[in-house]
Amino acid sequence: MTIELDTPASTSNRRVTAFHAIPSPAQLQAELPLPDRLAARVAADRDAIADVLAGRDDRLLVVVGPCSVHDPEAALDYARRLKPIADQLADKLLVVMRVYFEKPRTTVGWKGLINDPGMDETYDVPRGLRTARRLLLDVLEIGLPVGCEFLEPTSPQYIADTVAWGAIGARTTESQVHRQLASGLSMPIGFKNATDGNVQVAIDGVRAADARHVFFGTDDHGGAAVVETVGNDNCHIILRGGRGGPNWDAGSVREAVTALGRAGLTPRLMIDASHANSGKNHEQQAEVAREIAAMIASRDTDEAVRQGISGIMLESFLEAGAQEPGPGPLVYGQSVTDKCMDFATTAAVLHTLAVAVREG
Ligand SMILES: O=C[C@H](O)[C@H](O)COP(=O)(O)O
Ligand SMILES: C=C(OP(=O)(O)O)C(=O)O
Repeated sequence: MTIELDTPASTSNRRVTAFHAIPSPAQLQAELPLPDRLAARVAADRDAIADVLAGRDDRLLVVVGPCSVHDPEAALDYARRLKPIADQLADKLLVVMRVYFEKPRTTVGWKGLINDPGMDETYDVPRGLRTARRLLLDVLEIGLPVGCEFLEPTSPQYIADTVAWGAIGARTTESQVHRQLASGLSMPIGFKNATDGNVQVAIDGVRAADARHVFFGTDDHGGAAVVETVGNDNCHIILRGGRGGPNWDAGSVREAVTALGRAGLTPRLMIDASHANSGKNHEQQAEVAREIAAMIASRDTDEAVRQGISGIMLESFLEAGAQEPGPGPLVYGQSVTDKCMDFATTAAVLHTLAVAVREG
């Protein structure tokens, strides 16, 4: 049902043109249920990720996949290629596929598959939600854990039961709404440092999400509700560089783990090799990932730094680079947001990281 508001008669909704009803989270989950055997796997994957983040498991967490999903077929193709590599390297790497449906924009731009699945400004959100949930179930069937960024405060209720790891992005890491959201999410959550490079806001985010909160939200049936959470003690920070430059180097990692320790938090973090850590250049990203591997492998690396690196994020798809989003025609398997490494480069980087963990 759509309520059109062409001629608002009151002081309300003067800039709102319509409300479009969408299915409730409970309705979508009933339509596309998560089978018990997959739910058990999601729960086990979340525990395994928490163990890596806490240092109880000495593998490296690797969140790898496209910057954004726009073509579910290509994402599934990617998952099928990633799965055997994840299995082969599973004694050293815990591989989670990046399956990102919500894109935070610096100003304006395509906001991801849930918001506009056709990339044609028709904003068919119900179709976006269905496509996203179907794809998450399909990737779980292939046997990979999935990682998502959570951007809209209510969208997680539609998909979060399938998700093993989540992120709060650089543009929302200081937002109370997103910290409250993280406090109630059931999986480990990474907070990015801010776009200006400020790491303290991510540390503050981890501390805020660890606490219990009471805030405005919706229940699983779409009704307005006050939500109470217990807090999420499986959060961590992600270094993604900033306007001042990259922060993947040993000095920046040392500084960040020291600050984490000062805040009474586990001195371990994830490094995003993409975004401002690579100047959004996919070739540079592969180079940064290799440098991080070298840091992990080398006995000359400060112990606090080596022990501090619990995870890495990589933006990767089937083809290298990026193209403009739109209804088509598009290059199959190429990003429509940030530039990604191609699959062959990704496979080589994953092997290099596994060797580094073995040597480190
Ligand atoms: O990860 C993707 C982008 O870096 C992020 O969404 C911001 O993109 P934009 O600066 O092109 O809007
Ligand atoms: C938007 C992203 O990153 P950041 O928040 O670091 O810009 C992302 O990882 O897709």
